[in-house]
Amino acid sequence: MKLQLALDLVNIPEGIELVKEVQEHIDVVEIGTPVVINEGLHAVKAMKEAFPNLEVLADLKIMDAAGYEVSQAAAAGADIVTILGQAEDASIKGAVEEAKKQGKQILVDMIAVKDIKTRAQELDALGVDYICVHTGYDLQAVGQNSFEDLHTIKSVVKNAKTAIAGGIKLETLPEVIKEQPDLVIVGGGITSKDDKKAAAAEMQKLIKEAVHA
Ligand SMILES: O=C([C@H](O)CO)[C@H](O)[C@H](O)COP(=O)(O)O
Repeated sequence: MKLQLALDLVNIPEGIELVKEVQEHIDVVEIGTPVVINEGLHAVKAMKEAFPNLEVLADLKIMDAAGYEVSQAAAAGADIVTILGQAEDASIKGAVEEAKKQGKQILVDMIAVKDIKTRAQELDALGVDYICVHTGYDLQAVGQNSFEDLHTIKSVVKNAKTAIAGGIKLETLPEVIKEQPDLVIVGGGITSKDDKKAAAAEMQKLIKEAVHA
């Protein structure tokens, strides 16, 4: 089980400073969608250059022109690129094909997918690397989470790795990790803390304990 730090509300220098603090406690650093919108793929390139030993995920939330967009993120240094679960199967196939060609991975974000169970099975058959349940900021604001959806995908996905994102905090992490996802994605649960290093270290400790339990 890996820990991914999501950077959403920072610019490139702030993001690099933040990762310097927590780098030994995380596996993957995410260049979040708002950062890509503000800074472009330069943010991915800068992060990979600064931290070549960390995996870098570009949260492009691709909806179309998938092969091309994956190729651009890969050229910038991304190891994992996101596409939306609601995208057409043709787009998912294009993303998977391009990622394989480049030696990269595709994470499908299930945000706003209504029938999680059926779509997860379809995506699994299309050969994606990760399927990620996700409660975005706008539904976190009305008290929702993806814990039940994680249970649902864990019960049907056979080949892909599973992931979860959206409002995960230290207090809710135990409920998440008991489902044994392959990847836990945390943004504000680390970045909003005064002591970010301590928060990331504590999360990493809980994850390691769960893996070895
Ligand atoms: O993907 C995200 C969101 O849609 C904004 O881009 C976040 O990276 C994801 O939700 C993780 O961040 P937190 O919810 O703050 O943990």
